[in-house]
Amino acid sequence: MSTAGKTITCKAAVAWEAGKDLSIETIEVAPPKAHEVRVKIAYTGVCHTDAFTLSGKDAEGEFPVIFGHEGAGIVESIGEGVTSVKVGDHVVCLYTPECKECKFCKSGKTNLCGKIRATQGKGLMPDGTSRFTCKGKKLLHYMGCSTFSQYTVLADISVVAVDPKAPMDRTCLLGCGITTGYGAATNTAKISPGDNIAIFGAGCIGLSVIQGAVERKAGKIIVVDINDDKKEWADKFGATDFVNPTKLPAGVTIVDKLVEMTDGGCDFTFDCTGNVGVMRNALEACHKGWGESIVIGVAPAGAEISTRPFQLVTGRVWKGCAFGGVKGRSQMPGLVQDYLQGKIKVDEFITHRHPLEDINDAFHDMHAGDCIRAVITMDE
Ligand SMILES: NC(=O)C1=CN([C@@H]2O[C@H](COP(=O)(O)OP(=O)(O)OC[C@H]3O[C@@H](n4cnc5c(N)ncnc54)[C@H](OP(=O)(O)O)[C@@H]3O)[C@@H](O)[C@H]2O)C=CC1
Ligand SMILES: N[C@@H](CCC(=O)N[C@@H](CSC=O)C(=O)NCC(=O)O)C(=O)O
Ligand SMILES: [Zn+2]
Ligand SMILES: [Zn+2]
Repeated sequence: MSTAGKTITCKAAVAWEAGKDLSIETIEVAPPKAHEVRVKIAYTGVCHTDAFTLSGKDAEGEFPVIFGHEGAGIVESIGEGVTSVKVGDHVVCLYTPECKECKFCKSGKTNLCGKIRATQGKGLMPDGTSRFTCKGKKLLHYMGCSTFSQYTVLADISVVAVDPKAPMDRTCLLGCGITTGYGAATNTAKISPGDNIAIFGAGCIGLSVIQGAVERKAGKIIVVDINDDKKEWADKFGATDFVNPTKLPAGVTIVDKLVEMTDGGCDFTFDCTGNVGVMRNALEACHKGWGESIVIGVAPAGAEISTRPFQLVTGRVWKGCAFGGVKGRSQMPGLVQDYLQGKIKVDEFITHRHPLEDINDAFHDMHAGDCIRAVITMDE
């Protein structure tokens, strides 16, 4: 019996308020409107950014809401005017959409898209309304995806069809973390062979920066993390050196150490922690004259970065990166092929798996420090 055009009742992990565990609820998901797609989510990753917004530190964080933005599934139905995907397509959800028509998409200078960002940031669909209700209450969307629901509705510019031969418990992870790190190294930084780089934070993002740096034949790939247990992970992904900044000799800063290890400073550094003090160290560890520091980490509302202007006057560059600079609808199919051909690691990032009803364990795993990525099976 077709569900097209009808409201679907399903399970979802609902965040009723900041700082509290998610609650598995029965919700209603309305049919997609024009230029919208309803997707049956098969698997979703749990990203640190989900935890960041759940903590209440996200300036755009509103509740009650269905989180999740690292998901893959199958198109259940499409709204009027949708031509980019069809029912039955295997898709990856895109929290950075690609309309291909706005000033951003046409600029050739960014992967950011401006078409729906204003409503997306308010947790709403492009028409300013929500497709989710629970116990008579409206639930907000998250990052345009809300993949912690068995069915979700997205704008058609926020999904992309990919090869159905690629397992969805892997392609979901290309929806955020792995693509972000890999793209930061290969798109945003444009690492050249022999460049010396430093990566602060050996989580999912940092490890994926490593794989991009290895592909670009970087010279030294120095990983900086306060957790010694991450050295093994860093080595596995191809790091050449590991430094724990909390274990340096008295009077030696991480900047001193990195400048000494790289004959004057790094060609590129990457913040993959969201810590603004780390961001400053990452910039100041760059080589005078040309070093570039890429900010990837998400910092709490109100947090600011600072450095002496002299650091920039003498040639260092401070820039940021969203979703690895990747244009999702144009580039995701190719990234999935790269995965299928063994050019990009994905399987190696999966350390935990949980059914939807145990999704809170994934958040607890993340804070335990031994989790790179947890994958949630939505229909178990
Ligand atoms: N810009 C973008 O498009 C995206 C940004 N993000 C953001 O990127 C950041 C990383 O995400 P993710 O990899 O999933 O997060 P993780 O928490 O998995 O990784 C962060 C790593 O940094 C380490 N760390 C924490 N503090 C420090 C410090 N002071 N110095 C060195 N290492 C430190 C952590 O160690 P420990 O485990 O011991 O805490 C952990 O290993 C987050 O802020 C996330 O919100 C994520 C996806 C996309
Ligand atoms: N709402 C947050 C935004 C935090 C942020 O920078 N998000 C990243 C993606 S993080 C994915 O895990 C991003 O791509 N931002 C681009 C955008 O358009 O939001 C806040 O206000 O801090
Ligand atoms: Zn994410
Ligand atoms: Zn656009």
